[in-house]
Amino acid sequence: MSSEVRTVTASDFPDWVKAVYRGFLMAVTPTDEDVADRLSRMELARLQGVFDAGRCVATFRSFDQELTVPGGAAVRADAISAVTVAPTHRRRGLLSRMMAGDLAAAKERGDAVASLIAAEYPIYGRYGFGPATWTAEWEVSVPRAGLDPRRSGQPEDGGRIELVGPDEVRKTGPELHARLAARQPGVVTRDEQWWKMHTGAAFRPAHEPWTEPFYAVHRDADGEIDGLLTYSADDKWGDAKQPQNTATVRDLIALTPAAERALWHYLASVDWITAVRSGYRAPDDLLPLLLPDPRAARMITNADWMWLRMLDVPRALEARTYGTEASLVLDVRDDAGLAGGRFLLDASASGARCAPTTRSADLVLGVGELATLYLGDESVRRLVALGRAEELRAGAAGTADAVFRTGRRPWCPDVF
Ligand SMILES: CC(=O)SCCNC(=O)CCNC(=O)[C@H](O)C(C)(C)COP(=O)(O)OP(=O)(O)OC[C@H]1O[C@@H](n2cnc3c(N)ncnc32)[C@H](O)[C@@H]1OP(=O)(O)O
Repeated sequence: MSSEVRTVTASDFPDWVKAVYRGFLMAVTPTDEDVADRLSRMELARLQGVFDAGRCVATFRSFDQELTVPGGAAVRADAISAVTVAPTHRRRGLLSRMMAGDLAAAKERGDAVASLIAAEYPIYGRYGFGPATWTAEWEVSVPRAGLDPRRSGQPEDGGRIELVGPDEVRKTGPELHARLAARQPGVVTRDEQWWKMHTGAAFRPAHEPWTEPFYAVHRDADGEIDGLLTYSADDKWGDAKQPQNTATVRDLIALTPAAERALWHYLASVDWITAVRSGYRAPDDLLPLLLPDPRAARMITNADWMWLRMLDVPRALEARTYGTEASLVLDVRDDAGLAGGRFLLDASASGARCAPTTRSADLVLGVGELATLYLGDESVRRLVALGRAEELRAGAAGTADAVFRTGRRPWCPDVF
């Protein structure tokens, strides 16, 4: 096969977009306007394609992303998306070639990690990725939740909920998100384009028409906005003329538990709404336990979400803070030769030093397992039980859990 992996040029771009659509089973041809819009937003140097007999048969995109790690600092990630290989060219190693090229370039740039949202679980482990955040979605039966139906939608602690328009969201959303990013591990960059796309101010292709949602903000007792809820509602009525409408959360970010509680209680108090779909939350989200009867919240999704791949172990591990002060020697195995080695981690609650060492290892683990531990979501003892990490010094797995794990689970609110 003559197909070669190469960087995409402006003249390849329309065919590249068409290939992405095909790969994601969208049976539409992108319009000129759609192609021009995407071209204006994407960095060609970070797009790869495979061209066979003049047609694009495989696509791959990466871009710079900031990822919040425990402690609130951010590392630069090589975010990967638009990965497709045409059905006629699958299982010939095209993804493997594009991935190898992209990860090598990211390593050379000095990115600490690579990140992606996996379409299917089995695809990316072989490239050294591991699931670093999980997600959960709930459907709440409002009549069963035990909330007082006579309550107004307003909190009783001095805060207040206000309905706002998209202009207000574009104005206040980025700062609110920046404050969330400074405290929530797993949060990734939302640029100006993100806010435009999610408030109806950006171009949308005809097959993905915009529908206007409702926007509500929470103000604390001092009047400062500390929460934002974006939701839509359907229009469903029973035969006996009872409302049976579902509200679906598109986005809910809250800086305080009070704001979070107020926004969920607000949504469950909207007349005609009998069910609330939560959208993708952290698996330990407060939602179910904020309801007098948590069984009213049925978990409908529980799955891996953002996957990470370590590219520079010392840089990544030095960026975060840890649960306790301890020293660990980690022997990190990486078949691709990008990030493996034996590292001494001197961890503490305020940061860490991490450097290559010749000391004997306390734990041996794959680079994908380290990615799974990185944001605090996984237990080393669980990985040992699964045979995916090995404890060479008795008690090292327990120490590593005390070091790596976080009290709350990481959460990536976005798809990219
Ligand atoms: C970040 C994102 O964009 S996620 C979106 C991923 N894209 C999709 O899901 C769209 C539909 N799927 C596809 O386009 C393709 O099947 C891809 C991109 C997932 C895989 O592309 P391919 O070129 O076929 O992968 P490649 O040939 O390099 O596969 C390498 C190995 O991964 C395995 N593999 C690839 N895809 C899958 C899969 N979906 N499930 C299980 N194993 C897989 C292959 O069997 C192969 O294994 P082997 O080395 O043991 O033989």
